[in-house]
Amino acid sequence: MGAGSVPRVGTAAWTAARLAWRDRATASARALIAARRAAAGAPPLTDALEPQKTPLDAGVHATPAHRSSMSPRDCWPPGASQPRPGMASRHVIDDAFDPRDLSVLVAAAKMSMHALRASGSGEASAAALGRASEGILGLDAHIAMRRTIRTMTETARRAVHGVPPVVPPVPARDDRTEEGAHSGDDLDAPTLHPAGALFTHIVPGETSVTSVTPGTQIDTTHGYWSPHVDKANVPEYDVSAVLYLSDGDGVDFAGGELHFMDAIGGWKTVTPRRNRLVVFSSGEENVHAVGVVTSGERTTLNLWLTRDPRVAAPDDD
Ligand SMILES: O=C(O)CCC(=O)C(=O)O
Ligand SMILES: [Fe+2]
Repeated sequence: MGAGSVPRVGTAAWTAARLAWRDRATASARALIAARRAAAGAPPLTDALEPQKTPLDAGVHATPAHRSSMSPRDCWPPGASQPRPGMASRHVIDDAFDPRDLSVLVAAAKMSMHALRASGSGEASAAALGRASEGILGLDAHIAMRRTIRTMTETARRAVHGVPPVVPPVPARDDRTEEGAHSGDDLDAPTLHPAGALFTHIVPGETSVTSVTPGTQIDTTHGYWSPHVDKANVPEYDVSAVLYLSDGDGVDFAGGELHFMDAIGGWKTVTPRRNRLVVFSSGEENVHAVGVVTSGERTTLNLWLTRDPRVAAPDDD
């Protein structure tokens, strides 16, 4: 398919194509999770939860080998779900971001995200690419968010190519400019383009928890936080990056851990920590879920990257 025939991310044509594809992809992801658990002798997810969780601390962690269950012909845009060699590790990177920007974002979340909360779920999200969130968050937070997303993009790109992050981040600079994100010009590797991003704020909600084991509560019915594959939701995503803006483990909030649901060897769990970035490939090798937030406020910046410039989000300001 030629470059001109794939709709740009965010256009009405893109939304229509994505929605048409999504139900099937979601069903396939759910079937995959069930098959993996059955193969590992684990009970279905709705009935029991994995008691063994291995923490993933700062560093690079292998992703279990996985053969894709999605046929390329079922994927949209064409070829988008082909395996991306060399992109299958999980990276946990601490303290690569300017803490001042993170403070601005947390304050903006407290101020403005309550108005966006979907009834009952406890979850509020604002689009983080383009200018949409500027009116919601205010100019200072919008600028901090754009700068942070640029650094996330560059840090994720470095991580998947085995290049250490630039730490510490930018020293003193004019707070009202967007300068300071790492340019990455020294990295001779394919570019990863932002394709989607959400600024997300979670408080305890009326989520329906079908099975509860202390410390491992998973909401198995609520879409976003239930086990999923990012590439099954949006096939152009190649790499997922989550930046935690608040501390889990009962500091700013309790619950809300990120679990990679590996059938073999149990779950691998990342505890959210302010200024912690998690980077992982978006395919079926990384089925994941977020635990229920039981108290406090959980704020994250979630970014998805693509290697396909045809579906990159337009850089519109
Ligand atoms: O917030 C997280 O820890 C992960 C959220 C998630 O699953 C995603 O960004 O796709
Ligand atoms: Fe996800």
